[in-house]
Amino acid sequence: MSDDSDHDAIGDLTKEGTNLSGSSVPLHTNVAGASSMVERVPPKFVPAPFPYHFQVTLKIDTLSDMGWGRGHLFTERYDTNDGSKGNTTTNDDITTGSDEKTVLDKVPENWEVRVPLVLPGEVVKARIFKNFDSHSEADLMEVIQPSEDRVDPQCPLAGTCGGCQFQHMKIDRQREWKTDFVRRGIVAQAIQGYTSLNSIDEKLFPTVGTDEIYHYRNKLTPHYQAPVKMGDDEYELEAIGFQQILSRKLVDVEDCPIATPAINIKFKETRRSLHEQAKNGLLNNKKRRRKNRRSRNVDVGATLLFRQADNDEDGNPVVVTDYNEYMTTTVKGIKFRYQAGNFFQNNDYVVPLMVDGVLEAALQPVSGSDSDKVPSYFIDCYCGSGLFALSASSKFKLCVGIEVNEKAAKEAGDNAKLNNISNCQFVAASAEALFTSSPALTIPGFEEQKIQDFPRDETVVVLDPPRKGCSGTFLEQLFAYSPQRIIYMSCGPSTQARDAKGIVEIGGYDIVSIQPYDLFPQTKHVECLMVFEKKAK
Ligand SMILES: C[S@@+](CC[C@H](N)C(=O)[O-])C[C@H]1O[C@@H](n2cnc3c(N)ncnc32)[C@H](O)[C@@H]1O
Repeated sequence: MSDDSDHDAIGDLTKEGTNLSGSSVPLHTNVAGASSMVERVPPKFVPAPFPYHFQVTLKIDTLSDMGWGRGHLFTERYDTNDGSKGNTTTNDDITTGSDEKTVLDKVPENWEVRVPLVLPGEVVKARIFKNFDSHSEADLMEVIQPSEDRVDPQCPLAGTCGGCQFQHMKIDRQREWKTDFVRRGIVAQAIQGYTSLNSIDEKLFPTVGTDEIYHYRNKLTPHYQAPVKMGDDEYELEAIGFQQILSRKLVDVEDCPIATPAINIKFKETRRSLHEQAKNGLLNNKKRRRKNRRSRNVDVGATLLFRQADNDEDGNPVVVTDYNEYMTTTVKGIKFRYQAGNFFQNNDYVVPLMVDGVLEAALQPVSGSDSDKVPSYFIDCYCGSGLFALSASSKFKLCVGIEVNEKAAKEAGDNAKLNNISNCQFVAASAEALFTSSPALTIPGFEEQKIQDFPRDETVVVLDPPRKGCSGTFLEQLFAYSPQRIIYMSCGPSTQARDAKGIVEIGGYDIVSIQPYDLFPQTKHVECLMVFEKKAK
């Protein structure tokens, strides 16, 4: 994400403008009437090629990895009139005193301007807020020629709230962008043998998702800042919500349409209660103070938790708000009990597809073997509360999971018992310890076996690391162990592509398939499953 430290305007997207198709897009409130205001130019603003808040008309070519439009100056009006370089937006109201044509004549040929909330093919009006060496960044002011792929966002805060980037885009286009994002990440790594688009495309499948493109998120973590003193003994909470796009300021969110209905009901109740408590001075908690830059003690806010669990016995939704409370989520008939503050996947609709993807890949016959020989050992690295290992248990002889969070590793072991699964063991340690110093197995019948001695050609290793990917030490160890198949699930396709380069070039694996999942519709986030098979000698 770009540095937003000197960008102070984006939070004020409260007015609605109307584009040519009649659909509305957000405008900054301070655009109208700007001529009468003296605008504060941020101290670090680089004044070339555009002055601060210079208005441009852009044609959007593509979307960047952040989901922002990459456009260039749209000069059609001038091209068709007098042939000179120009801009369809006037800058009479900017305070820099720059003459529009003088500015535009100095802009390098094909200069790129990046704008959020736009789509390829659109012509938009935008306002510059930052210049870099290679491009500028601008706020969207108006969509002049909308794309056919533009849709009305369900959330009135789309464009203000930093949570969603794509509510203005048809879901099919969102998924195409996600597939392409994965493709570009792999191509950028120039992985040996996979340098051409063709070689990637024959392995890469279109992003899959479900019809639940809103109201799917089973976890929400809104924030609030400490209440503001309004008078004697009078306090008020400002926003309860999420960070604004390009800013650390919070936007007040009353309802989040990507979260489940039950979470929104609970969220509204909690908001009411917090406002009431703040008014009565009950949120000014002296224990939760920290020093500010001037070394004064200041009150701090908090991050709330709303997590939807399985329904209760009467079929009523259950929403947990205490980080320490235990909750249960059932996936494909297996119950996972975990502390609400611990990791668990956030989309109940897509997770079964991900589990199916992992199991289908894991159970493919081993290449080069008799056609019916399938792996029988399953190692789940970064296993959390046991999602993949426990889901695979009925199909494998033995499953082992490793997880650095001790509580989560214990939950995984307890979940095996809860589901009467006896062939899974979970280790509380960093994945780096797996093949070098793993503890003895305690599963009856396997006490003599060591993880590092599992037969290589019968073993599948599943990786599901955090966004930063796997460490070099872990990968070295994995390559030395050399399992038949590696199945890599990731929420960070860029670090996954980096690790894939090592898996192919150093580990000696082929890429079998690449399957992105739309775990977070309306956002730029994508989950991706890559399958690797040891190259035949
Ligand atoms: C993306 S989550 C996946 C969890 C699980 N596979 C699931 O789908 O529920 C990543 C997990 O890796 C764990 N983790 C992070 N660093 C680790 C490490 N070095 N070794 C083992 N586990 C780690 C985190 O605690 C977290 O539970």
